[in-house]
Amino acid sequence: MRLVIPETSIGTGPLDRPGSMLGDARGSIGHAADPAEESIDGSAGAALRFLATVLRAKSVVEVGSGTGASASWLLRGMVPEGVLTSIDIDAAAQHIAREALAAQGVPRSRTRFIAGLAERVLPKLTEGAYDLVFVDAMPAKYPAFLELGAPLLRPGGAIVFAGPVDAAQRQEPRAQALRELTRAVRADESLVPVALPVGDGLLAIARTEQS
Ligand SMILES: C[S@@+](CC[C@H](N)C(=O)[O-])C[C@H]1O[C@@H](n2cnc3c(N)ncnc32)[C@H](O)[C@@H]1O
Repeated sequence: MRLVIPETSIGTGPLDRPGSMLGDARGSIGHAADPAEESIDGSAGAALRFLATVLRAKSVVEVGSGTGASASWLLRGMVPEGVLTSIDIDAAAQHIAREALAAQGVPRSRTRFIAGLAERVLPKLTEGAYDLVFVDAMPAKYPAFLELGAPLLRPGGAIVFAGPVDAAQRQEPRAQALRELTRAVRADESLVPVALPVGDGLLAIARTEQS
């Protein structure tokens, strides 16, 4: 269950690309999250930690901070000096995530929380600079997040989507978006997908070294 606390001020700092302070994304700060949206469970979290470990991940992007469950798993797999950039429209949820990670002993220098719409923030991050991108927000936008997230990966990196494996059982327009995601992945020979039956399902997609 998602806790909602009063709106809070979250420092954002400059993003990777010059002149790209959040600006227009700030209007979204403080929107309450959909209470039906859940944190990832332990089996999906363990898979994320595994992926971050095998990738020796130093730089990771997360879309959908929520209250920090996936961030915690990712950080535990990343190298000790690795930095997680975590994006969410819900600054209040990010505040909870930040405090939860601090309580777990994660140094604040290892996280960069950005409050804003992922579709506006992702284009401002450096292309080819990330080992792993994890997407856990708005399945209807997954095709757009693939288009925005895949270019951020270094060759050999991976983008992972939460919960799209059972697209056929989902309702429109989400199912339509998930079929579109599958089509886009199949059409791009530089992408190597695998559906992982953990938690609500993960779709992990590697970007080949040749791309
Ligand atoms: C399923 S929750 C994330 C849970 C989190 N990964 C965890 O394990 O605790 C989805 C989150 O995505 C955020 N969100 C929804 N649409 C978004 C968007 N377009 N850009 C950024 N964040 C978004 C919501 O505010 C919500 O906190």
